[in-house]
Amino acid sequence: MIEPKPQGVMKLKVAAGAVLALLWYSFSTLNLILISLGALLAYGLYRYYEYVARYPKGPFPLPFIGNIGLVKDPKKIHDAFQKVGQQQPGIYTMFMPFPFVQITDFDIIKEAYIENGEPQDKIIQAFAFAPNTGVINSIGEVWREQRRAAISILRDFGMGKNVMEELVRSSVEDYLHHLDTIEDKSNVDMRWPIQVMVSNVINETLFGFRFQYDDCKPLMDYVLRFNKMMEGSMDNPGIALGMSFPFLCDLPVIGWYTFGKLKAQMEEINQYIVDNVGRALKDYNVEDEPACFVHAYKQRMQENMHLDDVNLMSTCADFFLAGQETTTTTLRWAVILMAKYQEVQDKLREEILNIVGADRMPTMADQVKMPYARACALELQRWANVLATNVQRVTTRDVVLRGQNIPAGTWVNADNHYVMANDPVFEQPEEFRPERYLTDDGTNLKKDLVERTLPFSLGKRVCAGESMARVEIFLGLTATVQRFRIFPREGVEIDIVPAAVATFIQPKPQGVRLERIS
Ligand code: HEM
Repeated sequence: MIEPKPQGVMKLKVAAGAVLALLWYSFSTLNLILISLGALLAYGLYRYYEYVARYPKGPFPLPFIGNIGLVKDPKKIHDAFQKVGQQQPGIYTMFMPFPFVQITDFDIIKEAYIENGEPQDKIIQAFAFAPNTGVINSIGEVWREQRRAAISILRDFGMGKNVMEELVRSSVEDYLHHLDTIEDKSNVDMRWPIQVMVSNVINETLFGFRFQYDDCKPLMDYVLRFNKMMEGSMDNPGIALGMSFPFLCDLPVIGWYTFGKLKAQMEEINQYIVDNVGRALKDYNVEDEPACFVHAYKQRMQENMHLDDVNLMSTCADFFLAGQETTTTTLRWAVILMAKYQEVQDKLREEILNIVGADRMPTMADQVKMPYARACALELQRWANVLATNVQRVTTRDVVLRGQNIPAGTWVNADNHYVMANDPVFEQPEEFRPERYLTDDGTNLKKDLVERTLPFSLGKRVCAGESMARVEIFLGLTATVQRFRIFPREGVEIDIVPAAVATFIQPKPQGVRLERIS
């Protein structure tokens, strides 16, 4: 006989069963969710590393952040590239988190930039007045036409010829005169004298006037604002995000932090260009003989449909910016290095006095008889290596380089900075030693070293102001050393460790003691 179970026990069993069923159900749902998430994650990781494998091999990236963890200080990004470059010789990808291919071997750079010769895009549009205008930030036909017109106008104004040299010489003379007027030469900050000397050359070329040393506030404002903006942008992770995910730049609010703020700051800085183009055109009639770049460009607009007002602004902005900060920083390093290495300074002065004498300023024609001065200029540009990274380019199509695929649309950096600091032809590269460039008899330059000294980059988009910059550096350096002995300040050592300032590797602010050579 089956005993009927007491009612309470029955209920308890039913309840326990229900709880168990619920637990089992929840457990399996949780499991299902976890398993699904796991599978999704595994699939995501698989897809991410499949994507990573499409690029040249580099340091192992993590999803979302890529290799950003390797960049300890965004203002010294070249230090991160230096470390990684030594472990990944030749060519590698850093994920920032977008893929950024670095080429660190001279022969591969040549192959990519000269032999393949692609006019790769550049895409830092915040610096242009409008997308795809000017020379530095434009691509395709616009770039070709703007670069061609700009270089042709500059040649008409003497770039690469004596006329341009005359302009530089006259600016150097003003600068030497200004140094003469400084009464207390025991602690001279050379930054502004050099900046005004260099800026005056490009300012006069573009806009037809130069600044007086005691009346150059607009120029100082431009320079200080630009440097502040660059420093700020290095501290702003939004910009890296915008570069990785360009669609973010078009979103409200977020777009401000990824792009809009930088663009607004650049617009404010470029008011200098708007003002000075306006000033140059104020009384200019296109029938008149052009007296500066702006006039000549305006005149050519008559017959060249590719030239227009917005490209005039962007091109002036590009040349003004590129034409002063790099050369100024290089010459600032020259003064610091001459003060630090007295034996180099003495040897350079000896050559100048032997070949040129003390009564006239050196000329570019003297260069052939001045191998040591040429070696000094080369070693200065190699050692100071003022651009932390090259101007980045973007591949316009899928490229295979030394068996490595680089998909279309990838950011590429020919790491000239790395080559000049690491290529085996430069023994003890950290030393500042102009003699390294000289053949054993001291009369000629070593070709392989000269070839690997790449401050102006190479290929179709090589620096458009190289010849102007070379004149400024040679004359600026030799004329200063001819006229003054440069010493550290009394009791103070020269500091050659660079300041951490974004794209341009600058010396720390410091004065030097000048002694006039009668
Ligand atoms: C020491 C001085 C200078 C250095 C180290 C320097 C370096 C460079 C570098 C590395 C590039 C990028 C090349 C590339 O994309 O591979 C460049 C581009 C450029 N530079 Fe210079 N530069 C200097 C002086 C000048 C001067 C004086 C001017 C103007 C008169 C100038 C105008 C330009 C322009 C317009 C471009 C863009 C070229 C293009 O994209 O087609 N630079 N420069």
